[in-house]
Amino acid sequence: MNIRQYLDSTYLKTSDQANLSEAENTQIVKNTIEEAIIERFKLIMIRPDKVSLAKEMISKAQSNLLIGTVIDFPEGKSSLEEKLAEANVAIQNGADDLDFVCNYEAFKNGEIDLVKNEILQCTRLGLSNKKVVKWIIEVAALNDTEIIQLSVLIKNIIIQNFDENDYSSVFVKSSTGFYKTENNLPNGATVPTIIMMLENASPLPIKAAGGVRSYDEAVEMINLGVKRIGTSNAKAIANGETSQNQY
Ligand SMILES: O=C[C@H](O)COP(=O)(O)O
Repeated sequence: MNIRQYLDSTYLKTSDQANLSEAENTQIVKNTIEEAIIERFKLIMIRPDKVSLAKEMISKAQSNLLIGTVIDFPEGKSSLEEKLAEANVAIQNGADDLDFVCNYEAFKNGEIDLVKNEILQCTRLGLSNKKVVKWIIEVAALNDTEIIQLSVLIKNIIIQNFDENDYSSVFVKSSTGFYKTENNLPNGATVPTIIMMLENASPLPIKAAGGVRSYDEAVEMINLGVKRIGTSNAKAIANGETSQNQY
């Protein structure tokens, strides 16, 4: 198995440190894009305002690195119109993958029609532009029943509204990597959570993200059956190392 094929390289935390000036911030993102090109990762996951920069660097380097970006990150609370507008700009700027944060608070509050509609409309926008779409469900904010229900909801929307050939382009993703639990418990890609997602979202693929820190954890996720891993520690993992949790 080639672990590099599974790795998204996500550096959202480093590019989001509030104490960095805008210039330093951009330089950090540049460094991580460059690293992802050199390391030949599958994809660099960056904030929407850095997509054009990544596009330029990737084309200059004649690299096959894909660009992913996050929409309505990290809380997923914006309106459908705002989500669509942000996604449209990312598409125009050259993003390949759109990782939408699902409005999981609305889901928890029983506003199911709102959630269904955003999943349907945003997925339609992504797929009609030949993009990969991912739905971040923020598992740490949900109990087990909610994780199962939301995975099933997303699966059913896709199965009922899109062609079978599109299923592999719509992922359910575990975490933003930004959610803070009160006691700092692991808040993303834990084994029990990923198993629940795999069992309930199939045939949609799963992206394990949030807290994947070591080569062994990444391999465990791959063996469970995930199709992507999102991590801000991609380089260390690809080199068989463990890195510190950044929370
Ligand atoms: O998908 C993106 C996440 O930021 C990955 O989380 P992480 O920083 O815990 O690896």
